[in-house]
Amino acid sequence: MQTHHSHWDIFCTVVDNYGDIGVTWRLARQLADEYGLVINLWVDDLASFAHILPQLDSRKTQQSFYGVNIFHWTQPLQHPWQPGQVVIEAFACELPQEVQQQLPLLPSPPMWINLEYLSAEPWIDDCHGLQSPALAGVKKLFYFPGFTAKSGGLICEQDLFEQREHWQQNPQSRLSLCQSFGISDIAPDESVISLFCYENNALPALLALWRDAPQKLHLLVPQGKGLNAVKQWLEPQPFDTSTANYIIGNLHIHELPMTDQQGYDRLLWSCDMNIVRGEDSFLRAQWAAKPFIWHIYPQEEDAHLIKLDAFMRRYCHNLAPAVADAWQQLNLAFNQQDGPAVCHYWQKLGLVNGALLQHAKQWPIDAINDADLANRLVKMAKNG
Ligand SMILES: Cc1cn([C@H]2C[C@H](O)[C@@H](COP(=O)(O)OP(=O)(O)O[C@H]3O[C@@H](C)[C@H](O)[C@@H](O)[C@H]3O)O2)c(=O)[nH]c1=O
Repeated sequence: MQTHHSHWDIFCTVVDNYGDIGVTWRLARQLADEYGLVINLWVDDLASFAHILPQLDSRKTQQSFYGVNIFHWTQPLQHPWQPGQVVIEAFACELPQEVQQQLPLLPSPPMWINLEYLSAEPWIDDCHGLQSPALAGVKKLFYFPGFTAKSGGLICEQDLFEQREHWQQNPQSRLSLCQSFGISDIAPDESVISLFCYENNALPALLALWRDAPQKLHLLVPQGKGLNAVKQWLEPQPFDTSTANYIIGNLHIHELPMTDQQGYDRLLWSCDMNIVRGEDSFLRAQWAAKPFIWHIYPQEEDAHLIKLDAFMRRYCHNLAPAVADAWQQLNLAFNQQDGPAVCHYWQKLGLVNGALLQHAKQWPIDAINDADLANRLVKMAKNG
């Protein structure tokens, strides 16, 4: 006899970087925390996962954090899969053989959902929620996160904006965060930028602009691709190494370890501007209510530029045209890795742009629409 469980399974393969696991981990945590759901998160690469969840032991095949059961997804599975209420395959990863074999045999199979990547492109509204027979008649539903009421919405914890407000209103927050990284030379009135991007040929020109700028600027760079690129630029130049940071001209570069996602959120909340990438840090930069540059994950034949354009149009539709134009050109130039153009639009926009900052504050309230992604997803699962 087949017993029916009410848990949800989320399957995630780590393609590269941290975005796939970053998105699924946030969703899993929120579903467990806010909806009391039993969530089993199956991940094929625990070593990558451990970068954003340092407590994780990558040798264990099963462990629990924040109410989420984390399983190492091996082939074959080391823990038998039990059918629950919902199965989510993240970003079209292929479900394990054991699951694929069982699904068609179940009298009432779990709701099978493919969670797609986030996009601001208008066509996703018409595709969100569509179902198609995938395995011997078992239907798969396509879930498209997005910025409209008709889409699948955006991942955002219910108390996130309140937490952020609280953090940003306290002048001690940035100071204590910096101190936790061993940084003590950032004055309250000095500008701070975080940099979490891929290798980018426009970086040297931008770094040189900041180096030669009349005002001091602090660049906080978590370890990884962005930091490697910064160090490559730094290497041949005479820079001051008398502190743990790298000082060159007016540019103070601070190397940071990767932290958990809450720590990264706090970093974004604390900066005047954030350079982010991929999918999850891109969304978190929006929730930080600060201006940002988005280094989108590059795709073949420049397909990512269409996605970038769709987002920028949406983001800028009620922003003053001159500011909107400079911000869009800056983002485009950064993604086209055009150093001189990046510098041109950076200067045109200015690091402290009142209109852009005001817009960044209002945007999260408007973008969330009536409900966040987890809320919409749970409703969809309830309605069958
Ligand atoms: C810097 C930092 C990041 N993070 C988290 C935030 C995010 O959840 C995650 C980074 O993910 P992203 O911003 O999406 O960027 P990414 O480049 O790591 O991931 C990308 O992976 C590709 C395979 C996908 O196709 C892309 O769409 C994208 O998701 O790392 C921390 O938790 N701590 C840190 O210190």
